[in-house]
Amino acid sequence: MAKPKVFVIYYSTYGHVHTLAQSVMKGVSKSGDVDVEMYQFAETLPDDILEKMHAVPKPNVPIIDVDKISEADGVLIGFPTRFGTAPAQVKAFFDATGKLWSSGALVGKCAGLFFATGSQHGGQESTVYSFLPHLAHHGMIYVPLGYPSPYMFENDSVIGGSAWGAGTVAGSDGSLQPNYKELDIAEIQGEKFASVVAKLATVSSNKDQKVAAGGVPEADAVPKESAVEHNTAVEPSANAKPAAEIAPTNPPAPASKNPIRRLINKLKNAL
Ligand SMILES: Cc1cc2nc3c(=O)[nH]c(=O)nc-3n(C[C@H](O)[C@H](O)[C@H](O)COP(=O)(O)O)c2cc1C
Repeated sequence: MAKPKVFVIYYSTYGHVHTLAQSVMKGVSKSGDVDVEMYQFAETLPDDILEKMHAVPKPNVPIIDVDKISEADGVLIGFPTRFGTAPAQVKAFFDATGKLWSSGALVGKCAGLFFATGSQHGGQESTVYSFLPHLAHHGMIYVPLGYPSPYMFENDSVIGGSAWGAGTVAGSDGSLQPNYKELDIAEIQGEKFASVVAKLATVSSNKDQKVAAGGVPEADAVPKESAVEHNTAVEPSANAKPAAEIAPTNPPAPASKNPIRRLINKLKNAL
């Protein structure tokens, strides 16, 4: 079986997010269970504006293409904040993904986020959660970071990032560089994310093998606890109406054809 693929995709004007992305890549590569590729979002600002902003030259990293992103099993997306939200460059990319949305091409794929702000309180968390609707509308699985690093509990120095993802604080003039604690957190994020993507891929592959062998995949079997939902196998109460009188209420679509159901089953099996 081919290894699942993780894409690390970032946008960076001054290089801070690119540096974080390299640590994220390192973490993803660590397990060896997934293949990893790095991309950057296309620039949308004209050169003269970038020059006035003192933007640094873009490194030689391929530009992500709208169709390409659907080849990944998981994407780790990084960007600097713009007024507490994602930059237009990332938004422009997602605004061009209508075709992927209508075909459900990203449904069930994992996504994690990492970020940079100029100042400590410049919107690290708002930058992430104002981006979550993009993932939700695509039916993607947001994989948060949680608190896997002791550095995340320190209060005596400025450390970017949070339970929402790795982060760095660039300084209002961009003079700070990601410190070793922030880079360590970014590496851990990559590693943890890769393990989630690998687990989900194993579940999917086991299920496909069962179907190929002609068996009913467990994930598609109606679970016992959903008996209530299906109005079956429930002890009748004293006031219960005969089954024939119960109006059918929104019978669920066949499990194997419903992407949300498949997603829930995948998660159940992964836990
Ligand atoms: C138009 C614009 C808006 C910005 N808005 C914020 C902001 O709301 N909060 C903040 O802390 N930094 C803000 N910044 C600073 C950037 O987030 C900072 O330069 C960036 O995180 C550095 O990352 P990079 O080197 O990868 O580009 C803004 C910068 C620009 C150019």
